[in-house]
Amino acid sequence: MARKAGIIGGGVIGGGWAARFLLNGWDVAVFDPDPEAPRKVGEVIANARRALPALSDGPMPPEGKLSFASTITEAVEGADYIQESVSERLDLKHRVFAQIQQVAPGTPIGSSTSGFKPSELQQNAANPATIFVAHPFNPVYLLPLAEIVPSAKSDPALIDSAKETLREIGMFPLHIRKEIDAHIADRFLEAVWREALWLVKDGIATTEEIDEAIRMGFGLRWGQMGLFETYRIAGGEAGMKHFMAQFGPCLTWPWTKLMDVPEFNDELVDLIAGQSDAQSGHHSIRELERIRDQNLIGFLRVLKERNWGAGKVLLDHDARRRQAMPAPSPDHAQPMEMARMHVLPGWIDYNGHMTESRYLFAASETSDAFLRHIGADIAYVGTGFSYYTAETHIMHLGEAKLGDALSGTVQVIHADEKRLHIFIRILKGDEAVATLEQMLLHVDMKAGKTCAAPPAILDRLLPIAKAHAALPKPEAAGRHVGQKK
Ligand SMILES: NC(=O)C1=CN([C@@H]2O[C@H](COP(=O)(O)OP(=O)(O)OC[C@H]3O[C@@H](n4cnc5c(N)ncnc54)[C@H](O)[C@@H]3O)[C@@H](O)[C@H]2O)C=CC1
Ligand SMILES: C[N+](C)(C)CC(=O)CC(=O)[O-]
Repeated sequence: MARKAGIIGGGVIGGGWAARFLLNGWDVAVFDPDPEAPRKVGEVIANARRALPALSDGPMPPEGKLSFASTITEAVEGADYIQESVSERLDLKHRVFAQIQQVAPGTPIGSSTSGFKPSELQQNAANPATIFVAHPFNPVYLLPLAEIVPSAKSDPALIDSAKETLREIGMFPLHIRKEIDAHIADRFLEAVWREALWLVKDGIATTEEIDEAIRMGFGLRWGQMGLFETYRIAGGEAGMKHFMAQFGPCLTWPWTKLMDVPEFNDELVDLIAGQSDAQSGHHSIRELERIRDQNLIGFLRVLKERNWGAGKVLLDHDARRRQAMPAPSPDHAQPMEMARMHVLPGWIDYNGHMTESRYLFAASETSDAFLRHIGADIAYVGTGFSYYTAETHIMHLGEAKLGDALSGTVQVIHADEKRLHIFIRILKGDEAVATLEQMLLHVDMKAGKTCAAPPAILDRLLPIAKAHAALPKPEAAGRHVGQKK
């Protein structure tokens, strides 16, 4: 049975949390008194559906059920985890916790607060032990970081289980050991924000020039190495000590106005908002979100290929998912289900459906799984032998659309010492959207020649071939292009 998340507050951040839980298979109940909340949350979830699956290399779990509750009680009743994301006002958060704890006194309550300390959130609570900071980053459905801040009153076991819940939905819970206003990351954002306000107010730079200064340079560095690793490299071969010696004195020079805050009046707000409109007002917020999401997906995918930083979190999440959803256990008496996948945004072409090259990709996921099954796995390839594909014939029979769940089956038509002739069906439910007939040859990679597969492989392959010989031969097997049906 799907677990339930109670999401209290359905604005920018609550909508993002709802999307992350929902797309990771949790049922989600949202409470927000704003009558526009269902529309806003719906739009955030629609953007998340276009984005989050693009980070995963395996099939997404079936989406959970989304509901909008008419009271806090209804939203949190029976919830396994509660996330509070109401406006940043302490009195409001206290009232919300009191209502939650009347019905769910023992359930973990993460607060999205950007700045309040957990001990402040817990004041006068019926059960302070369950309330902690779980501070996410926008867009919550793509960025992995959640700063987890407990206080001395928190229950360590509950904090551990909340961190595990967040890992399950693909997040990176960073445990903040000592509570402090604005936690860790928002202290940096606050510093940069203050400095930027001064630069605009003093007429040094426009909002656009400031954004260029960030995105053309240090913003790119920070996303992959952070601050200290970046500065270590900036110290050259002499490293961090040299960097500190060279730039330490600047700390006393007038390089920052950080200690001051510009007077926050209508004039400043109009100046910033006017420049921001000129810079970005030609895009709607939803368009900007989609542009941001596609850029983030590109960055995150590169980091994933490199098993680095946030990319590591994505790889770990895929591995967890694979464990939670074990690979299909193929039945030799019929075409064997070897792979499951879902159609990702990058697989869609200008016709709005899965593009032709991805059918070959889906087939190689399927045949690779079959090869692993008969022992021709990556360790075997390491010994210098492998199967190479010599020929493929693809037939397109149906359409697959974004997000469709697909599976790949293998039927062995013939196998001998050197040859492996298979028929792959790419299925959407029971319907074949494509079939691929393939001839693979067993190869001595060093010699660049075909050779007989060893007994260890043939002992697994030939019994399957024998069992499959009893199956009806696929009608399309042996077909050539242009042949009449
Ligand atoms: N916007 C951001 O970039 C980030 C915000 N946060 C934090 O997340 C929390 C929410 O911020 P946003 O989503 O940006 O604000 P928002 O203004 O977009 O959404 C707040 C929502 O809370 C709802 N609300 C007010 N009273 C409520 C109640 N009694 N019960 C349920 N819902 C209620 C409002 O109707 C509104 O939809 C804040 O604590 C904020 O500091 C955290 C990370 C980033
Ligand atoms: C501006 N902010 C303090 C609300 C920012 C955050 O809390 C985190 C974020 O997503 O930038």
